[in-house]
Order: sequence, then C-alpha cells, then structure tokens
Amino acid sequence: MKTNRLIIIRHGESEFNLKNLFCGWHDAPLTQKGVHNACSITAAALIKARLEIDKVYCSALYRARHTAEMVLCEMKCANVPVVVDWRLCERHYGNLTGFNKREMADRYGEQLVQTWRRGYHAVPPAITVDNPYYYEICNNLIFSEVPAGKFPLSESMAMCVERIKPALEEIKQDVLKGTRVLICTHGTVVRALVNQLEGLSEAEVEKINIVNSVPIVYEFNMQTGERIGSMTYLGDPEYIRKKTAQVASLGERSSEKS
Ligand SMILES: O=C(OP(=O)(O)O)[C@H](O)COP(=O)(O)O
Repeated sequence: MKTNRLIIIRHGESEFNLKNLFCGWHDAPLTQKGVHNACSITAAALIKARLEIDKVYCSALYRARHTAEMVLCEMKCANVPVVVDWRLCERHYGNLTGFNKREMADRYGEQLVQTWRRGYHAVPPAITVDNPYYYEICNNLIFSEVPAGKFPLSESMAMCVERIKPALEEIKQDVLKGTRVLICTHGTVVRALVNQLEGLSEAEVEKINIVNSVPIVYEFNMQTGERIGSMTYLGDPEYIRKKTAQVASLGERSSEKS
C-alpha cells in the first residue's frame, strides 16, 4: 500500500500566548521561546522521525510564517516552497482581540468566555473601531487577498471550518500526489483541520486543544485517499499532556504575570 503523510503544526509561542491574550487576526510576533521551539521541538521531532518536507502551506500571519521559516532552516531545506494562504489564518476573535482571557472571564463569566472560545457556533462580539487592534487588522496588507465582502469582524469555529475546507481539499490533492506537505497554522485552524480530516462531531471538536510547536502527523492511503488512523503528536506525551491542559484553561490575569 502506497502511503503519504501530512504534517500539521500550530506555530511557536507568540507574545500574545505568553500574556494570555486573545490574538486572532492581530499579527503578534513569536517570543524568543517560540523561535527557539521551532528548532528544538518542531524541527527536532521531524528530523528524529526522518520526516522530510517538499512544500509548506502557511497562514499569512507573521507568527506562523516565522515558525515555518525557522523549521525549514533548522531542517536545512530553506529552499522548500512556502504557499501563504489567508484561509489558514487564525479565526478572527472579534472584540475579544487583545484582551486577557482570565480578565474577560471575570467580566463576562467563565461559561460565556469558554463558549466563545470553544463553542462550535459561538461568534464572539464583532470587533469595533475602539478596539486597540481594529485599524492594525483592517490595514494589514497580509489580508489583501481576502475577497471583497469576506473580511470578517468576528468568526466562530463553524465559520473557520467553512473557510479552511477548500484550502484543505487543495492540500489533500497535493498529498495524494506524493508531495510531503507541512501546514503551519494556528490553534483554531488546526482544530478545524482535525475536525474535517477525522469527521468529528461538533461536541468532539469542542474538547480539542492544540499545543504550540509539537507536530501532528496524519497518514493517507494514496490510492484510496483514505486516512489511516487518527492524529498522532510527535513529542513527549507528558509535555503534551501538561501543555494541552494549559491551552484548555483560561490561564492567568495580566497582573499575575511576572
Ligand atoms: O490567536 C490565537 O491562537 P494562536 O496562538 O494559535 O494564533 C488564540 O488567541 C488562541 O486562543 P484560544 O486557545 O483561547 O482559542
């Protein structure tokens, strides 16, 4: 049986991940640790598993592009083509963008904030002009490919699934031709991809939390196009368990950070 693999990663730790802030379409950079982990966790795991890459599909946001670049350099294949696709950008977090998750839970209640974070159809309040990131997001040229009328003011998981569907179909065609693809994207988009690839129910996908930097591997039968098995993380199970719990939680207030 001829098989091929698809590798998916959530970018390394961003400045907003570190500060526990909703990020979405704000173009936050990686922290030093995020840059370091692209080499010491992502590339190291791929090199150890002898997984080579022929092509990268990447979100247009800087934290994902920087991660992809670091991984390719560390794997000594910086010439690999990188296709930048706005459809792989994080879900737009609306007016939550830039706010601390724990502080939002204090203001609106844990249940509502967790519903905004993980509810399949929950759309956070639309971003307004008084949001500190409104103009930065609207004027960011990385979104120039977004078709007229499709620029969101906020997105649910369900809306995110709809926009990644055609991109995933294109990527799958490449994988079934034998191209060894890496997708470099974001927490919600990885969840949307897992949802589509595994045909999960809405309730199942609401429970998934994705760790930064650790590669996820899917295998496909190239003749039938069928997926073999479910997602496999390439990394230390104890590290993944601890980090998954952190991603799922509402984290700390800004004032609790050193
Ligand atoms: O921008 C985000 O995701 P990213 O760090 O994967 O780009 C979100 O703020 C992640 O937050 P969540 O885990 O509460 O959905």
